[in-house]
Amino acid sequence: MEATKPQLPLHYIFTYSPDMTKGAVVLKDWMAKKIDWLTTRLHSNIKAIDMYIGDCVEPKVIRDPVKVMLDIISIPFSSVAFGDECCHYDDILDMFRNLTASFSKLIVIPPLLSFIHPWLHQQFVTIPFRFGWNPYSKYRDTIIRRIRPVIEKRLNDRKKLGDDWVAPMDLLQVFLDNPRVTPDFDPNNVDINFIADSLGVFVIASMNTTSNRTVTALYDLAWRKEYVQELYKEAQEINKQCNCNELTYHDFNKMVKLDSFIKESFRNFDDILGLPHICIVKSIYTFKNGYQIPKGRTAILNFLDTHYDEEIQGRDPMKFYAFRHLERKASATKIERNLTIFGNGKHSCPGRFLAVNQIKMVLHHVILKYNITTETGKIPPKRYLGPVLNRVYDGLVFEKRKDNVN
Ligand code: HEM
Repeated sequence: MEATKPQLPLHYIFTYSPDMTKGAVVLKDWMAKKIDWLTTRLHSNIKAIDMYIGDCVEPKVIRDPVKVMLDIISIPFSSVAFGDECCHYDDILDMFRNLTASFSKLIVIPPLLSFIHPWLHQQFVTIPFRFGWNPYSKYRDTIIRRIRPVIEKRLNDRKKLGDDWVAPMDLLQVFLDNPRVTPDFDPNNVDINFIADSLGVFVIASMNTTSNRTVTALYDLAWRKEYVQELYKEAQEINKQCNCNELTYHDFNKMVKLDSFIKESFRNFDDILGLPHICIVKSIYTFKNGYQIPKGRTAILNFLDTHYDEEIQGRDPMKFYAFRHLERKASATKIERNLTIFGNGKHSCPGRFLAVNQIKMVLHHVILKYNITTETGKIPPKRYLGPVLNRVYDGLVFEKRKDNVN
């Protein structure tokens, strides 16, 4: 997070939750323990897919799939964070859909001043904040307005019912009873700004990352027809085994072919450069090949180097081969050095299990229900804006499968 400060000064945005690393550690613990429950929350996706994609008896073209995916994902993710009491409010869902985009102007400012010193770029980017601009302020107000009565009710119920009170499992509750997050928690004086900003960080970290990756995987599904039948068979088998009941965490683990397909989609569609990290050793870090990085310098990974290296990725690294990760027994959530989509080390992404299950949930449902193609029917060449891979500008076409009975 420290290394992204010059480009995205989150400490100016979430001013009441300056130590985001501490929140991330707690999130990691919580996600690992509650992954079963988190997965059950993803079932609201099915309703959301029916609502936003529809029956598609006639082919339906979706020209802005990222927007549709933000609509779909906002429903389960707001339920995970805000609980049942306030996850359905339109203003909360609106925040889930739009918060990240409200900062995107900052990210696209080319860091030219960083060539002199990163500090200079940060000074430049933060000028509007120092004059009082913060697009998060209105969302913070919304969150506070919605969670204040919920927190009051939960604290009252806990006081009244004592041990008989069953605490909700959502992230909001973590901020009310986890001493690692709020060591000085005082029920009579709840730091609601801190809770609101911490929930805002969750929204920023989870929404656009997951929806962009889901959409990329959907394009891959539309482009790589040769894998659809095999994925369809796996999806049908899993549905049969669970008698069409709600899918559990274990059912998601059985989607091994889909898992590998998703991981290949991650590998195949990435920026050239990313994952900036600051060198924090005492003086100089020396690589095996003799290259050196001085303390304090930001290093950025070259993804092309690792994603398309035959020695690391196996045969035909330039080719999309959906089951290469299944053969290596490397699941999509596995942290490994040859594919750093979720980072590496102690700050690797704590939300990856939720994100991958979310992507699986959408693809599983889409594979069973629709035939999916693109408007042009062609795989477009990759285009980059600087080191950033451009989004795909082609409509996704959904059509109900003839053999789908639902
Ligand atoms: C496909 C979706 C996602 C991608 C590609 C992604 C990617 C990443 C990456 C690359 C990092 C930095 C890791 C590092 O510095 O080594 C990260 C950190 C983080 N992610 Fe994700 N993420 C995704 C979804 C999520 C979700 C759903 C959540 C929340 C539930 C989440 C929460 C976080 C948090 C809190 C951190 C900071 C961790 C720390 O600093 O210790 N992410 N993510």
